[in-house]
Amino acid sequence: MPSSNHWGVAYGALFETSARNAVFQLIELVSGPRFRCHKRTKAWDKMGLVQWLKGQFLCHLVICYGFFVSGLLINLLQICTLPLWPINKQLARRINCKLGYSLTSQSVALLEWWSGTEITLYTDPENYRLYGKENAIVVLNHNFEIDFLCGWTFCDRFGVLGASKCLAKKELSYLPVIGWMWYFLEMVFIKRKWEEDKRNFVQSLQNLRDYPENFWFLLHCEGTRFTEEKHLVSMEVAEKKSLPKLKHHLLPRTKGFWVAVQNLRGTVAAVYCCTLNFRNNETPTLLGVLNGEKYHPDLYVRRIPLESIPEDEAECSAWLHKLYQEKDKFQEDYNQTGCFPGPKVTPPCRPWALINWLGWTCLLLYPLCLLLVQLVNSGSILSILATVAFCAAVSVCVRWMIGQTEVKSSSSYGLPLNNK
Ligand SMILES: CC/C=C\C/C=C\C/C=C\C/C=C\C/C=C\C/C=C\CCC(=O)SCCNC(=O)CCNC(=O)[C@H](O)C(C)(C)COP(=O)(O)OP(=O)(O)OC[C@H]1O[C@@H](n2cnc3c(N)ncnc32)[C@H](O)[C@@H]1OP(=O)(O)O
Ligand SMILES: CCCCCCCC/C=C\CCCCCCCC(=O)OC[C@@H](O)COP(=O)(O)O
Repeated sequence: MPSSNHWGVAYGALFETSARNAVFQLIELVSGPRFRCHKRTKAWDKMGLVQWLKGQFLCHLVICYGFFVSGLLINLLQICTLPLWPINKQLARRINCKLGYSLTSQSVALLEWWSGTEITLYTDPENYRLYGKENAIVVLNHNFEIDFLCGWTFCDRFGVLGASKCLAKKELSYLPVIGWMWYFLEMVFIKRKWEEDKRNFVQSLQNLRDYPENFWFLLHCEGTRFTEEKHLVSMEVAEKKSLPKLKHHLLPRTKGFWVAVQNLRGTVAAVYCCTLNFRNNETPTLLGVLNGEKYHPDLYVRRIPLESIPEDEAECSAWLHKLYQEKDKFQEDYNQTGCFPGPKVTPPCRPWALINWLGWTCLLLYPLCLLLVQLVNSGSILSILATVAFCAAVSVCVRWMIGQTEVKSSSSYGLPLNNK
């Protein structure tokens, strides 16, 4: 199968899996006897074959094609809702929530159904019944490359995925498809320069006061992803401020939290203090998810009524620092014991993400297959080259987007030259 071999090579180069893996897959493809040997133990082999398929570039190409093209169509539909905004703003918002769900849930389906990742929630059962039925500010640690994806999966389990929001760095708004979708979902973007951000930030929060769907507003108070270097710098700041050192978190930036709490009083019922970790010291990546690797995220959620959070800025800031000290302790205990406090529960998985994903895949694969058959029949080298170029462009674009989730592409925010 020479063509599959080429895909294997391209896969290795494009998706940067280890050279050893790429070579192994190549050998596996050409070495009939070895492959036949795998087929002997049926059950093992079925698993092995499925797992092998999940690692193939061709599968990734189909997934990326579906995600990207459906994303562009969704963006187009979102643009079509523009005339509706001045006439019936709430209806326009609801429609955009559904459209947003249709795109975001594809990556949730990838995590749940493709990679088979199982999420576990540690929380008080009394609070559990409120999740998804009220607006909340979510405070989550920012240590993992797929923390946003785990967050989305929890949102989906509680029916708030379409309306979920985040205080995100401005650069994310330029991401093709996803970033464009977020404009219509009223995500709050900041440059992380308070003087420039404050007007737009406050206004965006005020706009959420009459949002027609229940939403969770995610805040990574650390403001950037955890790296050893950033951790050292932020602990120097902690020392200067006479604050206790944190082992697993960067020092939280408190202004955004205070402004969010103040502007969402009366709109949001509680702060969900969320601490995420992965079993067995897993270091999950989005590429791993695409390759079908299964992860085991554990999330500890404490519900804190908004009324109990101080209104005064200095007190609120001290309160947040204390919250992070507690979160740090939970992480430390998790590392020692392998679990968080409190009863655990797996919120039921809903079928909609999978149905939506399969729907889009069928809808978009059909015309693609027709096109490919026509292309082969036509024998036009130019058309074939154009199709290959299109597929390459989609795959490079999605690979670049995936790259944005990698800690190695993290900004210099929080490093000495970039500090206030
Ligand atoms: C049941 C289940 C429940 C939940 C499930 C979980 C989650 C699901 C929820 C929703 C999902 C929805 C969407 C997610 C989708 C995708 C998006 C994902 C991620 C994107 C995330 C980002 O983009 S993070 C980056 C942007 N966000 C932030 O920056 C927010 C945090 N920052 C702030 O809030 C800041 O306050 C600010 C940016 C608003 C303003 O910052 P500024 O620095 O100007 O002011 P501060 O007063 O806050 O800080 C200044 C003080 O800090 C000191 N300082 C300096 N250097 C450092 C340093 N390195 N570390 C710490 N502190 C430092 C400085 O000295 C200042 O001190 P002063 O005393 O002088 O004030
Ligand atoms: C069917 C599924 C299709 C699979 C392909 C999925 C492709 C999706 C690709 C990208 C999704 C983009 C989501 C971006 C969320 C990134 C969150 C993030 O990590 O932002 C970093 C920010 O907090 C801090 O930035 P810095 O650390 O300061 O720099």
